[in-house]
Amino acid sequence: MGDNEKTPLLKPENRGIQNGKDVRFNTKLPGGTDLEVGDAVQAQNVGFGRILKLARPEAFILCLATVALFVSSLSNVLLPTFAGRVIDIVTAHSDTDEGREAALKAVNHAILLIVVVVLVGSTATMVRAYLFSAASERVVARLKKDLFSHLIAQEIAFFDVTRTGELLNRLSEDTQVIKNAATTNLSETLRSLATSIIGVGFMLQTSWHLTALALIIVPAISLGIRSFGKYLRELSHKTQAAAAVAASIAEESFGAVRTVRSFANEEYERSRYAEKVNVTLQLGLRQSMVVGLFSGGVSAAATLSIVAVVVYGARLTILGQMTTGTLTAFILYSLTVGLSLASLSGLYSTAMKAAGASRRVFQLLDRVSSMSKAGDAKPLGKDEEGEVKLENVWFSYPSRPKDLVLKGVNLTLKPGAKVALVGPSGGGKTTIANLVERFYDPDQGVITLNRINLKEIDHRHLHEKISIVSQEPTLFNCSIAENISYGLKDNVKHEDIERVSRMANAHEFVSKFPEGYETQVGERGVRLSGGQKQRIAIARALLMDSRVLLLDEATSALDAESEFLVQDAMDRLMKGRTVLVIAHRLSTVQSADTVAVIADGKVAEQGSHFELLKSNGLYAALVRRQLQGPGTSSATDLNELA
Ligand SMILES: Nc1ncnc2c1ncn2[C@@H]1O[C@H](COP(=O)(O)OP(=O)(O)OP(=O)(O)O)[C@@H](O)[C@H]1O
Repeated sequence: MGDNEKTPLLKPENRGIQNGKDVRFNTKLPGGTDLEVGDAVQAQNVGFGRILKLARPEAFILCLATVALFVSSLSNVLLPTFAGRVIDIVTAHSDTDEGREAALKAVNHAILLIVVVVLVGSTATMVRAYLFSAASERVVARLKKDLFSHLIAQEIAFFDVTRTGELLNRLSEDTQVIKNAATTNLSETLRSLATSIIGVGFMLQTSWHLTALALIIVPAISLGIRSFGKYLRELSHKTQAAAAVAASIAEESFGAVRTVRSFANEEYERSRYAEKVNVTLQLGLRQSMVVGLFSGGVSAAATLSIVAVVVYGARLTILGQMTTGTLTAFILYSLTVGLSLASLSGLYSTAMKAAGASRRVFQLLDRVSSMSKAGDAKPLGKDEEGEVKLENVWFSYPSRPKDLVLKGVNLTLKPGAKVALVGPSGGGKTTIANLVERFYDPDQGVITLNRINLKEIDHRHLHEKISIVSQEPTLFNCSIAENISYGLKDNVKHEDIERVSRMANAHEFVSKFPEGYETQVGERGVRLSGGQKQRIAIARALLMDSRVLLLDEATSALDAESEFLVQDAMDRLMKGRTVLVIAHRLSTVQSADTVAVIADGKVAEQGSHFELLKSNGLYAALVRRQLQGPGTSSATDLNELA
């Protein structure tokens, strides 16, 4: 699929089609690849407060960490004080024995204090680093879980237009960038800030005019920081978006590795991926250059200010307005503050990158599903049969809003009856099944289950009562037993799994596997054959025991025996339920209570198989052309009939 096939997130208001056919043209045709282009939910710049809000449950740990932080910062800036004191003792002691004795004692005392300060400071640093890191690990884990739950609840149309790789990238990469920033950054920033503030306090106390001289660079740096931050945030946002594009290509190539191999297209995929990685690389390089320039600038400014302090301080000391110890302490303070400021500049870069990444994450978190939330009606009792009715249903896919797929479909699935849908490819048969399953809501018209609009029915209830078995069933990368009991999760007895598996003609092949029902099926069920996958999916539907079944008969050429086994299982599955089957086989249409011919988004003909044959319309023509492709076993049935 080309880049432009996947388009941006859809704004809910674009799907507000209610009355009148022309309203559908309200919807802009989205076009672009990034989630932010066109109709997308606009990404907002995220305040740090928003990230902090996520950390609310960690408030206690963070308070403790902050106390530890202040202790460690205080210990950092206390050291120059003691160092200055030692130098003053050394330079000022009298040259008598008592003088030396007293000086040594004073030095020992100062050293003892230094050791205590270092010990307390290191312990506090350890506690601070651990607590901040633990808190941010928890925050990011929560962010990932929140994001996943939010995404999995989005409407199907969202997934039609969003690349899986993009979402995976946001879940893993972007949250990782936020985590890195939150872990090292938060604690280091606070430490450097605290050290700088306390350090400046000490500097002021020592000499206010030296401090003023040292701080002369601050306004210039602040100005630089503002524009740098903004630029870096934008750049980081673009880099992450480009990385996501590369990730989606990798995801697509790996997912379709068999097709890639069969076309010997590895080189093409490699270059497609490399091209996107190179875009990311260029942006990354630009980021590195900007960060380098900024760090260099801050470091040069800080060094210059220290040099100025040294020159002016030396002058004050020579003129006797300052002791050597005070000057040493002051220089050490300015070095500590300078180092903290320099590290702040690095941390600021990481924070800005994280701001770019969190903007992407929060953009997704803020997205509201364009489908109205399900109601809480439960129209079907335990053994009650289901009636499904489509009344004047108009529909276009949100990703292709101008292309009307259904144009006023009226169809009734009577309780316990079997309705077969036939018709030319692309006529809208699968779309009808998708709407009955409420993957999408109609633009106009209603679909009801036992006279209740699907929109008003409780989400779980609806999907317990209506099951879908598609042509290409999707299995999960877990055991066969887990796949069969997927819809029911807990408390499924093994006997039940085996019972439905027998009914679905799956038990025989499953028990031949060395690990039986514990056999792992691989990603999307790749370790099973097509027919086996279908039978597992039928067993899954049998276990769900839904009242309404939506079936898409397989057109994929299974061998005769496999086809017989699948068909036999399907027949058992259909028994006693309301069934909508997208039919490809003659035996299915013959046994259906009603056959509806869907062509060009409308019900073109409706009636029993024989009635429709008699009327000699589209259906009869279709049958003559054979309902399914030539070469499959039931083609003979159709020929016999013709
Ligand atoms: N997710 C989608 N997004 C946009 N358009 C879609 C989507 N799925 C299907 N369509 C379009 O809707 C139209 C009807 O497709 P549908 O799958 O319902 O046809 P069908 O009758 O089931 O065809 P077939 O017999 O080939 O399976 C087609 O033009 C198709 O391109």
